[in-house]
Amino acid sequence: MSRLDVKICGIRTADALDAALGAGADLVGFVHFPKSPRHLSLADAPGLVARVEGRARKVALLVDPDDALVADVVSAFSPDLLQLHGSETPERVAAIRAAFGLPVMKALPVARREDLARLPEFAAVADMILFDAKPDPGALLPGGNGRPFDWRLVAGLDVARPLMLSGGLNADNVSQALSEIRMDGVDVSSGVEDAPGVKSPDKIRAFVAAARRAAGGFPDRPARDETSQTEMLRAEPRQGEPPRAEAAQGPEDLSSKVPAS
Ligand SMILES: O=C(O)c1ccccc1NCC(=O)[C@H](O)[C@H](O)COP(=O)(O)O
Repeated sequence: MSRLDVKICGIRTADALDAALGAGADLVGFVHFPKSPRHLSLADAPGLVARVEGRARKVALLVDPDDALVADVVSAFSPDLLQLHGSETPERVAAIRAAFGLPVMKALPVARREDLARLPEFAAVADMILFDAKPDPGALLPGGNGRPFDWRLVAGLDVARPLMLSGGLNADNVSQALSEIRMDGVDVSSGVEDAPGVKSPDKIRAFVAAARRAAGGFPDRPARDETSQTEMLRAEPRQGEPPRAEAAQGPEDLSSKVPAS
């Protein structure tokens, strides 16, 4: 049994990061997507992520990145985990994972049961699955919209990967969500903000505390000091993949990448 992972996403200031780390968040997410109010540039990332100092796992969030962008972000953000939040195919998820040697969390947008049709394909290649509300057609952002979906759609899934819930969570509803469905982690962005992109340290603390309280309320669920699912994630080569040393020389030579802007 593992304990609940709590992820605070869309961090771009030292205050917000310190609040998340101080509250005991397991994962801290950094968005690199210029259309987002939470965009963290390649230039600003190294100074901010250095504050993490091993106190949480760093997640770099990208939307349909090409290899050059992944390489730049890996270099600037030193992530422990890549979150792919666009319309990446299972093949693309596998290729990024193999080329960069990092675990990948694939976000799946959910509005109806049919949206889970490709879950087995994604679960076969990703290290973790994140369920998020499906945005309206034409929405500016594919995630981070603060809207919930019907959590019951992702209840009782038989998936051999850690699962994380997101979409409109906040300190007031996370307990309800966790009482209805079983998840390995919860992820929040808008629900700990005062305005889009403006994190509230108080709301961050309240969310982490509420999630921990909720998780502790289930006798068959994890205690605070147990290992979490994501702590154990390693991007081990899978069957049919080339050994990592060969893979890293694939699309890009990562060692030559320097953050630009
Ligand atoms: O946060 C963004 O601006 C963003 C932009 C592009 C893709 C994904 C984005 N955010 C994803 C998240 O913050 C979370 O993983 C998740 O969607 C929860 O968001 P929220 O409903 O705002 O809590």
